[in-house]
Amino acid sequence: MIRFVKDSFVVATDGLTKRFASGGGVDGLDLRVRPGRVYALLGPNGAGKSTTLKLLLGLLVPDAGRVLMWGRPWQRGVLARAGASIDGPALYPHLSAVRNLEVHARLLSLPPGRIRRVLEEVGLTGTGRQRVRTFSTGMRGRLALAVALLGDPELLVLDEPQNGLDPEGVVALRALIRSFAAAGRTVIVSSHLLGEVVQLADDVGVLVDGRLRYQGELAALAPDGDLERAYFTLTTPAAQGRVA
Ligand SMILES: Nc1ncnc2c1ncn2[C@@H]1O[C@H](COP(=O)(O)OP(=O)(O)OP(=O)(O)O)[C@@H](O)[C@H]1O
Repeated sequence: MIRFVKDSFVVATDGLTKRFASGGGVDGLDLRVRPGRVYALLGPNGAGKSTTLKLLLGLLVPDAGRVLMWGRPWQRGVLARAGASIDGPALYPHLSAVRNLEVHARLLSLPPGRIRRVLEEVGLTGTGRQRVRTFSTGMRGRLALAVALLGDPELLVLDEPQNGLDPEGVVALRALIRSFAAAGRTVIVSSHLLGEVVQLADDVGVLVDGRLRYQGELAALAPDGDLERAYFTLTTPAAQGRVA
């Protein structure tokens, strides 16, 4: 069988475009996300990061272009292989963490044993009967991550997962994401925390005004580790475009 080059990407998009009446959106994205890598999507507020992640997950329909996942055109079935946390956690506030996970496990027809495992992974064991409406922002973030991990996905898509986490949570999340990738799985994560991205990411895509200004290895963008300087060089209006 002839294997096209795009088969080697977990996610590849061709000319992916979504324009909102508001003027925002994304334009002509050719994303390339490789297996076993942590791909960080960066960019100023409103650059199109969440829009991009939603397009990958079928939460938005593109105006133009296409999404390939695992080398095949996007279809709903790919969602069984992906876990995601977008736009904050969709949780039942009157239920405990365990009950929330039970609802999702039932929807996904998963064995209940997974629940204890993911609660451990995100550091939420011991919350007992505590209702989610009493959870802090960080605890909700941890639970959203648990929901994303529940189906034992091959791809994790996380929109600003560090939001609200305490330093212990940030470090634990970093370890979890790195070990996920070390196991050959793939993570796409949007973030504003450049210091964290330096420790987390293998590859980065920098979006400015809905367009990819850079895509490639983090080490190539910031060989000296100064991602902040490289980032501002790309995102300031006078910056020259460059796509690897
Ligand atoms: N459903 C929508 N309807 C209209 N405009 C939208 C919609 N969703 C996003 N936009 C606009 O598209 C642009 C990109 O938004 P998006 O949320 O993707 O940016 P972002 O990079 O994730 O920003 P942030 O860093 O603030 O989270 C913004 O101008 C936003 O106002």
